[in-house]
Amino acid sequence: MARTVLENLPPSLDSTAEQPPLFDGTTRLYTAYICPYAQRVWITRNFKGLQNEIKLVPLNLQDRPAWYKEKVYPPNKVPALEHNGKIIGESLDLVKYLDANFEGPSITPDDPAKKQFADELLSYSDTFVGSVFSSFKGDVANEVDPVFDFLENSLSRFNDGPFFLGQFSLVDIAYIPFIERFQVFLSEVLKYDITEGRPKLAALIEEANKLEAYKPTKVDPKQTVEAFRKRLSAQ
Ligand SMILES: N[C@@H](CCC(=O)N[C@@H](CS)C(=O)NCC(=O)O)C(=O)O
Repeated sequence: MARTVLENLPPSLDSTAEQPPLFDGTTRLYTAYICPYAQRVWITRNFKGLQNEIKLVPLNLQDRPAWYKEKVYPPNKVPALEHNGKIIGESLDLVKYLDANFEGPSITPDDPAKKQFADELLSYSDTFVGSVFSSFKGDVANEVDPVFDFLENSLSRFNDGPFFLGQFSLVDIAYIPFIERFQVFLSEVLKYDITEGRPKLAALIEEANKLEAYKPTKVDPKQTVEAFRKRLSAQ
């Protein structure tokens, strides 16, 4: 079992904030509490019990400190990890990096069949996210039904637990931040219940909600609705 560590979350840094020291030996996760990509790495850190080893540096994405782009991570996105004198980005790479380079329970399957399915699901994750976002403006049910049916079918592949590969893994970490947000927005705003007729997806969400590693990373549903409404009106 992963260690449970209750931590006080630091406040988000805005453009007035001083830059924390760079490359002083501290491992830092530059993040944003609202960002689903950064949330993947945050869940991984928590699940592996690395709360004391990896310091969170949350940024206010609306009013980002200039030093972030200039000195830390020129792509100016979160997440980014400062580790061993380097800055590394891209959430899925970071999830794998933490698993390979830090202690704590593994999130990578050993079974070759599971490994292969993990690769397939990880490469599908951007398509999943893109398809659901693009449905917001169209005929939602028609467009998202096949996407969530695909997840439901994928959840039937391994039956040794409620997660995508049976046991909790990096695949759940890749999907859960997005499932969380899509469930809220689709149900509250577009009146579409992603779990209706999909018992395995409902069970996945229920089990994920019990995980101590995930609980503190969940975003306020109101923030999701607001962020997605903005995104929709900007399209
Ligand atoms: N492919 C990247 C996507 C990261 C990403 O898009 N992060 C957003 C916040 S959720 C961001 O930093 N956006 C700021 C920007 O694009 O300027 C990953 O997986 O890490």
